[in-house]
Amino acid sequence: MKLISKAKAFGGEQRLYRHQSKVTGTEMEFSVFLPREALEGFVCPTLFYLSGLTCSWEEVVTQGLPQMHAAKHGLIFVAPDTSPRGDNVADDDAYDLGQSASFYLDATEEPWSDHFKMETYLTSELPKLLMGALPVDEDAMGITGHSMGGHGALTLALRHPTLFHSVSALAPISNPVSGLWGRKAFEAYLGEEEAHWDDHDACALIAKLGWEGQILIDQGLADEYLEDQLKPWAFEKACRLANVDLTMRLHGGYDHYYHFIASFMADHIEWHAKRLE
Ligand SMILES: N[C@@H](CCC(=O)N[C@@H](CSC=O)C(=O)NCC(=O)O)C(=O)O
Repeated sequence: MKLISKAKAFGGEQRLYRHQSKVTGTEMEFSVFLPREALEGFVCPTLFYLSGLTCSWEEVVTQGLPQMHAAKHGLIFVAPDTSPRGDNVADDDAYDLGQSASFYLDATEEPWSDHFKMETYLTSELPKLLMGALPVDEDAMGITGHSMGGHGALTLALRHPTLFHSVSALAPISNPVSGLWGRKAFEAYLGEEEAHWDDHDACALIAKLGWEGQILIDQGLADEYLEDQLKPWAFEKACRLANVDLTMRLHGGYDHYYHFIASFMADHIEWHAKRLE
């Protein structure tokens, strides 16, 4: 992997890397914050943050304010891109399909299936790449994310519980099979057979697989997508029925965007640090 840029931050380093992915068949970029401990060679717990629709690794690095909190807890913070990209990669004019809208799954349908293999990329290729190059503790990896990335964090943790040992989400798309964004993406990426969609729906996965640890979700009550797209109440009910320990915190006045994310970033990083130490 090639180091594209680095800058000192909070005693550590904010870096951007690019590499050729065998899984997606494209160049992929990701950002990493390395705390001082990692620069000194100590193996550190690592938190993956998955971003939402229309974003890349960049918004959380510049607006989410993770570095100060990751530095405080000696935690590596990895922000991958939201999809494969490029002129030869399938795309759609709409913001909620195609490039920057992968929904973090492996597409089975043409034209997406050529490159949109984000689940395998995030759960196999990227962790291995990181472990080979940086002091990532393979037994202390957690995952979080926002909106589409919250859906990715919940579903990837539930589907890969031996890889991710802690999970949280900010305003996640919690029940994509019943929301407009999710239904559109799943039909395109997974095909019309809705029976296959449940394998990527956090509510269905909680019912089927459960989760042995705890889950933290923060949700703004002034979020324009709350009822039509995110469906936190469905996830709350699914966790209750499955006896999963969910902490869902509701915040009056907060909307869907990065001021909300930045406001609760410290709590999410502390949540993971405590469970990964
Ligand atoms: N309002 C946007 C639609 C896209 C959008 O809301 N993106 C969200 C994530 S939504 C779920 O994944 C986001 O975080 N955007 C970043 C930002 O800085 O706004 C539009 O009209 O395009």
